Amino acid sequence: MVEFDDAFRQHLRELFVWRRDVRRFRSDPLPAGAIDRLIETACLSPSVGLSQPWRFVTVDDDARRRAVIDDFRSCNADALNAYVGERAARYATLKLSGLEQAPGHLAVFADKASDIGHGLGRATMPETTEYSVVAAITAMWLAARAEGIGLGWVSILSPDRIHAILDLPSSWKFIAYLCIGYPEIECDRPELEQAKWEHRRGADEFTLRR
Ligand SMILES: Cc1cc2c(cc1C)N(C[C@H](O)[C@H](O)[C@H](O)COP(=O)(O)O)c1[nH]c(=O)[nH]c(=O)c1N2
Repeated sequence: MVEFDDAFRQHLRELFVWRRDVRRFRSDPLPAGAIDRLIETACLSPSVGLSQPWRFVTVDDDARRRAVIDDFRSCNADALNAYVGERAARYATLKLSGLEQAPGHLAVFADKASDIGHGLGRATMPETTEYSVVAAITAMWLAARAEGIGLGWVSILSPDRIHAILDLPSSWKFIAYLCIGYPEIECDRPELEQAKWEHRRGADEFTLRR
C-alpha cells in the first residue's frame, strides 16, 4: 500500500504546471538508457483491454532523421500557405519543432492488428487503441519532465511518409513523432501563449453540467 501526502500532491501539481512542449533543445546528449526508461514508464499507462497497443521506434539513423526533417519542412510550408495576413505572418515566426537539435527522436505508433487484450473495449470504439497510445505519450511527457528532460510532439508531418521512411508494418498507425532532449529554458507557460498565438483557458470554459 502506498500513500501520497499533501506535499507530494503539491509537488505533482508543479510537475503538471512545469511540463512543456519543448522545441528548443540544448545539444548535450541524454544519459544512456534515458529513452528506454521513459518507454518503460509509458508502458505502465492505461490501455483499452490491457492491449498495450503502443509501439515505440527510436530513430537514430541520420538518413532517416534527415528525411523526417525534410517532411516536416514540406508540411510546415503547406501549413503556412493555409494562413493569410497577420495570422500567416505570426505563424511564420513560430518554432514548431526541435527536430534539428533534439538528441533523441522517438516515433510512436498504435498497432491496430494486435490481438493483445482480445478486443475488450474496442468493439464499438476501435479508436480506443489510438487513445491508449496518447495516454502513454502523456505519461512519458510527465516522466521526462520529472527527470529534467524535455519532450516536443511534432505532428506537422505526413503519416504515410513517416511510415515509409521508417519501414514499419502496415497495421501500425502513426500517432506521434517526439523530440527528446534537455530544454534550453524552463517555463510555466506554453510557448504558443508567450508567442501570442493562443492563450490557455480555464477549466470552467470546457465544463458543462447536465
Ligand atoms: C497531439 C499534439 C500534437 C502537437 C502538439 C501537442 C499535441 C497534444 N504540440 C504541442 C502543443 O502546441 C502544446 O502542447 C500546446 O501549445 C500547449 O503547450 P504546453 O504543452 O503546455 O507547453 C505541437 N507543438 C509544435 O510545436 N508542433 C507540433 O507539431 C505539435 N503537435
